[in-house]
Amino acid sequence: MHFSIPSATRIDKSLRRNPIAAVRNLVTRGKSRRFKPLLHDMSFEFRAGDRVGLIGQNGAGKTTLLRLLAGVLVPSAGGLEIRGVTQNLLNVSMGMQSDATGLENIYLRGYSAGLSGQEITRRIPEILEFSELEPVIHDPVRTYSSGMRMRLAFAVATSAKPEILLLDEWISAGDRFFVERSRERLRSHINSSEILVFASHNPQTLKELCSRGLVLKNGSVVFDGDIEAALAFYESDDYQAIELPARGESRKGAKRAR
Ligand SMILES: Nc1ncnc2c1ncn2[C@@H]1O[C@H](COP(=O)(O)OP(=O)(O)OP(=O)(O)O)[C@@H](O)[C@H]1O
Repeated sequence: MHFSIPSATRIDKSLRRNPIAAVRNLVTRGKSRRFKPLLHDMSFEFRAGDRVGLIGQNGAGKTTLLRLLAGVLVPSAGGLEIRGVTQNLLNVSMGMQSDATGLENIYLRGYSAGLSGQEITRRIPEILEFSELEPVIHDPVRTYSSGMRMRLAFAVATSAKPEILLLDEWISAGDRFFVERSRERLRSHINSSEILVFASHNPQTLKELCSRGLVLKNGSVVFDGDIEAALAFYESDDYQAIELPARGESRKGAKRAR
């Protein structure tokens, strides 16, 4: 691979005004960037009661699919129809307003989830009780530790019953205190959801939470079925043997199993 940028570059006004655009222009020298599709040939339907695990090696497309279902990304081709409200626990503490207080953030999050002011007010005692943040709830969130922010965001996110719940691996991350305190709450939140879509590398958690597995490779679904069968397929040589072109190459002649 050959890579070079002009050696004597002037730091000009555009670099100061819009550094990303300026550097991008420098690197690509005005050529437009090539866009590569990340997901291909996907067709599936999730129904009420489905507990779906997304399985696949690093870079298979699990998070991208979750982000698509969450509406963070939109498909560039094909269609996606979602009947119901999705709740996305992909990155709960993202989007917290640092200069607003904890209480203001509870309202901000509640409103953006479509709750009324009354509904949010009704949930506040329970959110404060779980998060143990009552003494600091009128302080700006920028004064909170990352653990306190996480507790607040998690308490708010799990305070309303979800219809379609989207979860990523992070649920098994976090400090011990948080994991222990949050486990039971998350379990009951998951159980109360109508549809669960959960991306994970942990077979044990996948078996515990899911009944159906979608196995992904290079942005395609290569298996859709019972969770035990999906995990067995993922761990078998058959998964390794599936030949799919790398993203952006022609998909003609791709071998797959289903
Ligand atoms: N915004 C983006 N722009 C370009 N490429 C992206 C973008 N987001 C993800 N990708 C690429 O898409 C592919 C799938 O990424 P994704 O994060 O969905 O994989 P994953 O299955 O969740 O992997 P992991 O198990 O490592 O989390 C990767 O090759 C990644 O580099």
